[in-house]
Amino acid sequence: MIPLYAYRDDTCDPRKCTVKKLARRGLLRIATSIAKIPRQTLLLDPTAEQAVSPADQNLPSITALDCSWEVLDTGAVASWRNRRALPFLVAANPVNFGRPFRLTSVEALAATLYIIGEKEQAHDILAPFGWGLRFLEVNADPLEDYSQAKDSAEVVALQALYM
Ligand SMILES: C[S@@+](CC[C@H](N)C(=O)[O-])C[C@H]1O[C@@H](n2cnc3c(N)ncnc32)[C@H](O)[C@@H]1O
Repeated sequence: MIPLYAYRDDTCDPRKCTVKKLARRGLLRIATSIAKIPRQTLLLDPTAEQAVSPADQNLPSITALDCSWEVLDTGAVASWRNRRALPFLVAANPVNFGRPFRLTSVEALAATLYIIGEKEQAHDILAPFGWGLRFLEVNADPLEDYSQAKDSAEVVALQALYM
């Protein structure tokens, strides 16, 4: 099991917050400040240049930046070494269903787990959400392709097949 973290700044609706639900079930730890996030973590940042790929499988943990999309500001982590963006995948959550790239924190964490080969853990964190496993169904083909790639460049090349 890969340790999961989320930096949470309380800007998104707590009733719809996916990481709070994961934390309540002991599946993730919440950090209330950036300083509390382990520095070597794979940090999920949609503005990163490098894509998540199987080459990331030895990173010690995965962290989502759980805040409202309207206030997402990655300036404080811009110098972090292991920032990664996810390749083309579509959301299955009710707020952004069918929208590419704009995933909830649990979808982003599950996609990362799947791509680095932790498929069972990806399933386990999505299972508590009514719509969760649908994410793996609607993205089955790209997720499988990305999980077979060698590195970030190959993942980026593969996503062109789906865009
Ligand atoms: C902006 S927050 C929104 C959280 C949402 N309110 C929830 O409850 O899940 C979503 C976070 O998931 C991760 N994420 C989502 N889509 C991503 C993508 N395309 N690439 C990298 N990370 C992504 C990022 O850490 C991002 O900050």
